[in-house]
Amino acid sequence: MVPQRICTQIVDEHKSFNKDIPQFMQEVNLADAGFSYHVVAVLGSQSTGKSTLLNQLFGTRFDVMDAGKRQQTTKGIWLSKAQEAPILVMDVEGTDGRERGDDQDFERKSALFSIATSEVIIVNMWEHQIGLYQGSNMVLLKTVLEVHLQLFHSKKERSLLQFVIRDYIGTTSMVNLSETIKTDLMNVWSSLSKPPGLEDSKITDFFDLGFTGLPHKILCSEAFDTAVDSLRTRFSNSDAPDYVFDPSYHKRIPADGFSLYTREIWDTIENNKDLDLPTQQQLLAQYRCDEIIAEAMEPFTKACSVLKSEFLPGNICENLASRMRELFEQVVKDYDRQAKRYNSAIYEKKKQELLRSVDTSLYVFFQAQLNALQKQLVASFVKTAESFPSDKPFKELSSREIEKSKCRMQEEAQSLMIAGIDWDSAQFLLKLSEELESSCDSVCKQKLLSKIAEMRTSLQTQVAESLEIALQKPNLKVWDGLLDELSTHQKQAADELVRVFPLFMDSAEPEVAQDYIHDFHKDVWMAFRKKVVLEMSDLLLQQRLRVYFEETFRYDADGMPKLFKKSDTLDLDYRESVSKSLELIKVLSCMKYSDGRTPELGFDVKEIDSSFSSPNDFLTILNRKRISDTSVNLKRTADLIYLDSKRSVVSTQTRIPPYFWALLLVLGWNEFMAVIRNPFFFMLLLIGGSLLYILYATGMIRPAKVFANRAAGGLVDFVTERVAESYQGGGSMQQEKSFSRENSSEKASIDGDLEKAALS
Ligand SMILES: Nc1nc2c(ncn2[C@@H]2O[C@H](COP(=O)(O)OP(=O)(O)OP(=O)(O)O)[C@@H](O)[C@H]2O)c(=O)[nH]1
Repeated sequence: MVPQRICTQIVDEHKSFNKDIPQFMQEVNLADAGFSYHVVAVLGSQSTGKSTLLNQLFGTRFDVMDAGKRQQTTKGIWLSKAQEAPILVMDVEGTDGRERGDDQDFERKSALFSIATSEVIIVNMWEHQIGLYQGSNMVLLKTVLEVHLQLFHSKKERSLLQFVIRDYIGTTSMVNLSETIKTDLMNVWSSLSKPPGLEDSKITDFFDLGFTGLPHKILCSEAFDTAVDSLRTRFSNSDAPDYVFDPSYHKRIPADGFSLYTREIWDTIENNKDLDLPTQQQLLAQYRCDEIIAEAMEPFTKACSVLKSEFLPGNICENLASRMRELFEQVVKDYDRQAKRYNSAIYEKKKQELLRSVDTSLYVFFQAQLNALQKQLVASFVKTAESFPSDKPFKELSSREIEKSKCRMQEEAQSLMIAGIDWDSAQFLLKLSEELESSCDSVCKQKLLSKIAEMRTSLQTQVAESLEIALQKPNLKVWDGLLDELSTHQKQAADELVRVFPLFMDSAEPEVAQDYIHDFHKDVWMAFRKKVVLEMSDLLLQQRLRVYFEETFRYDADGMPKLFKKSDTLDLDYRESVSKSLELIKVLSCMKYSDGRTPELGFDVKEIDSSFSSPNDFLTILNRKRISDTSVNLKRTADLIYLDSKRSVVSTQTRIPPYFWALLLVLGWNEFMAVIRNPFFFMLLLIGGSLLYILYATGMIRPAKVFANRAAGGLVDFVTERVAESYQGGGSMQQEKSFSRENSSEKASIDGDLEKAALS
């Protein structure tokens, strides 16, 4: 199938630019041609066979005038592509057309447009027009040359003016004809008002000139065809010696920018602005480079979003380096492929802009990866550091681990680096280093503190145990042993700490070690005091004082229960026991040695609580009020015990007299004998006797006796009370009253003594 040859009007007769040129470029497969295309335009008077020539020369399908009508066919500027070569061909509306009359505006503008955009300008003319100022298009050429000077005087762009002489008969040689045209051109050139600095310039500084004659198309059609074929090779065969497209003619506009470039040129012409092609080219380059960046960034941004969605915060992306590099290379490749054809300064400048955008987008991943790695490394370091053996130097082991982590971070940062982007990994390394150092200090401190806490707990447990034991059976020297034990343990712990410190801290930190020892002493003392206060709660203190009082009052030095036979002994023991118990309260009230020395605390008690004004305050457990209250309570307890003991003495003294037993024997002889003789009663007697013997043999006779006495005493009291109640008086009551009176007077004198002792 013969490919369709497309033809479009790039500028219409109303001077409007066609917006569909990009589509046209796509359709003729030139959009991606880069610089590999050429532009040719044809200028000349109306109906001089321009379209006919172009169609035959390039295989285009421009409209050709109907031979019978002789009226304008081409209106505006038409664009087509050569059939067999990447050549854009522009068929320009003929000059001197009667349709436009004296309006030369479009003629000038189309000439400006052609020269600004084309590498080769075909100037079509009849042979017989040569030498005629008007007919040979010298007016038009003057315009072309003037504009050319205006446009390219600074850049010295070159173009080819290819003169095609139609209906060339051959009577005048081409050399003569070309000389005539050249002479005319020189004349026109010299008459031009040139820009400053170009006053002495020649037309050949800016244009190459070419001359070709074509025979009459209708009369000498074969010769015409041969000449056109020959001319075609000059346009299509780059190896031909007279190939028309010299590289210096190329306007360096990439094919994808052709539409925009030509539109800008036309807009500028149309608005009668001064043409400044270098600026236009730069503007085009900027515009196109921006477009290309936007096109290249679109897939890049999408790929970044995909990567971002896979990149969970805090996680490390395994193949991040390769993926980032891939994205980077692709976006740069996309940009370079199209943008490289444009102005190199603009291309480079815009590339830097692209790289900055890419840098910003990819840096987010770089940063996230290194931050995640930092967290992972710090967490891993902490875990490892926590498991360091306590008997090995912590700082030494941790330094090695820190170095390993830093190397890992450096490697990762290096692997993420992309050639062409300069990322600073030093800040991440610094941050990691700081985090590791801080974690190291924290773990080190934590391990040291846990070691100290372990030692303190062990010490406190031992001392607390000793304290409990000592206070269960307190004595007047109770603190001596406890304080000595505490001091010994403290000293041992301090020695152990001095041994342990070098494992956790630098030798250059002796003050810190001393601070730890100081705090250790302080904490142990605080815990000890707290425990003492707990053990000295009112309830426990009362119980312990009662036990102490009973121990001293009811038991002798060997720990045997006392049997009070006389009231005097009882009173004396009571006084002594109460006095000792009160003394014990005083001893317990303050943690001091029995010889009055106070223990060495080794710290300022105000560090613990500002309410402690002196070490003595700290060591004092019971204040004066509590001593007084405790003493009063103790006396009450002691009184009850005293009364109880006194009662047992009275009941012993008021036992049944011997004559009563003799009388009982005489009066109860018969009953006694009845018991002896009765086997049942006799067995009971035997059992009772055996029981007594066993008690005697096991040494339990005395406690049993005391127990029996108390039981009997209680029974007697009970019976006495009942009898007194029944008869409301009697001898026994008299005795009880006198006993109570006696006790009251004795107690009063003892209480007076004790109160004085308690408050002294
Ligand atoms: N004498 C002569 N006539 C020709 C030649 N080539 C074409 N013609 C005739 O000239 C007339 C105009 O041809 P076009 O190709 O339409 O001319 P044109 O310059 O494109 O015309 P416009 O586009 O209207 O300016 C047609 O009738 C052609 O047959 C030629 O070489 N010599």
